[in-house]
Amino acid sequence: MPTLGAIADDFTGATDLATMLVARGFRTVVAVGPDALGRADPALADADAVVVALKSRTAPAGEAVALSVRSLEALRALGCRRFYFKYCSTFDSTPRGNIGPVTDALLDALGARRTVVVPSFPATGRTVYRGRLFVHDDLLDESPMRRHPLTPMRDARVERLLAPQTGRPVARIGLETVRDGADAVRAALDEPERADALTVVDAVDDRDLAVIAAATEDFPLVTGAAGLAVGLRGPHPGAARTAPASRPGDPAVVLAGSASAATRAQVAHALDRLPARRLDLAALRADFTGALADLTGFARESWAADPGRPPLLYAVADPDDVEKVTPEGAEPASELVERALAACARTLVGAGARRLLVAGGETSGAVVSALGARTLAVGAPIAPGVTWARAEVASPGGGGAVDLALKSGNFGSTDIFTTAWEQLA
Ligand SMILES: Nc1ncnc2c1ncn2[C@@H]1O[C@H](COP(=O)(O)OP(=O)(O)O)[C@@H](O)[C@H]1O
Ligand SMILES: O=C(O)[C@@H](O)C(=O)COP(=O)(O)O
Repeated sequence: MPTLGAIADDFTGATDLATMLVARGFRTVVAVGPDALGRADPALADADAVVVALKSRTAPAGEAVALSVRSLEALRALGCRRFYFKYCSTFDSTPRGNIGPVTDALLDALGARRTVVVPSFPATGRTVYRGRLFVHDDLLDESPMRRHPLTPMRDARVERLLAPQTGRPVARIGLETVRDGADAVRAALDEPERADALTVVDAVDDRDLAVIAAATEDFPLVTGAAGLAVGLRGPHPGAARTAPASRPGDPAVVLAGSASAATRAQVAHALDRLPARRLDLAALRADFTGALADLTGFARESWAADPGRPPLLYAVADPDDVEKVTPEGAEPASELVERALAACARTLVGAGARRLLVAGGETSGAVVSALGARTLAVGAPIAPGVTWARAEVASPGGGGAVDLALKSGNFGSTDIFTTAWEQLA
């Protein structure tokens, strides 16, 4: 029976946390939305941890809160007693939410008063020092996250980002206290000014995260990126990862809806190596079905020409490809691209695709939902925060078991679109 329940605000974040939990000895299942928890599923009953994947990061705050609280109740009904709210290591949010409103609501639902806020994930270059969030060498607001199409991050001070989003006080614990150990952090969290607060805690390496995890082991709720899970210990060290669903040579495709800097570098690298087609926003707006048929036809022809080179369907190669202003009366580009890539995934699975690498959190949410997957089983790791996962999916042409890699926009090496497949061999 699972005892640890996690709620992830996007799908790449859910597999990011799940791969970390497996590595820490938790048999872990990702559930696609709270409704996937309502069924008697032996995979869920046998798990030590369940991560609910939501597409709530950019939803209206009320919707994100309702989905998250519903997920909490479903996880409780499964037996979970400790909870982890997973958000982005770059704190992707707006002044209206959703990190603050969801954290407040989860605390209220649990009858708890305080928690920690820990976006640090050193394995992927995210660290927090003196309350400032760094992405590798850059402050968050000087990193490419400044120009994210949905959640542009224009400040690096986590307290200042969070304060307008929450009804609770926001406090901080500095690295000096963390370096004094778990008892010192516990004592700081017990001080009156942090008793009802959301406390941002500095962490620049995995030892700091282990100290924070130890100091909060009796908290009903912790919040952060996947890094905080470094300090957790599950009951099954060496927990098995699931075997691939596909075999080498099975049709594969890369669907990239992310505009993030790492994805753009990965697209640039792949353009010389893989058959590639960029989504044409004007064509999709003029004739969605026709434009879709062009894209999926291109993928099918690519499989026929060379099954060893997965086609790449991508949205953005250059920052200028990001549409700044939606033409009057038109569907916003972000929704259009998500809808198009989700539809491509459905059609291509029906045409035989068994390996899908999806770049982008929102994009992954759209694709996995369109494929009707209910749970994801963690498979072979690809890179920090990125893993293969196995899912049963449906499509009009026929479904079955597929391998999915949901890659956060900013994760993965430059060659990931050409090398990730090696982990399935
Ligand atoms: N040309 C474009 N103009 C505007 N938005 C776009 C464009 N191409 C893609 N997008 C949108 O940008 C968003 C990227 O978010 P996401 O998929 O979460 O990627 P990331 O993981 O990099 O944040 C998606 O909603 C996607 O549809
Ligand atoms: O914590 C992280 O950085 C990731 O797990 C994550 O949430 C990434 O989000 P996207 O970049 O939107 O995929």
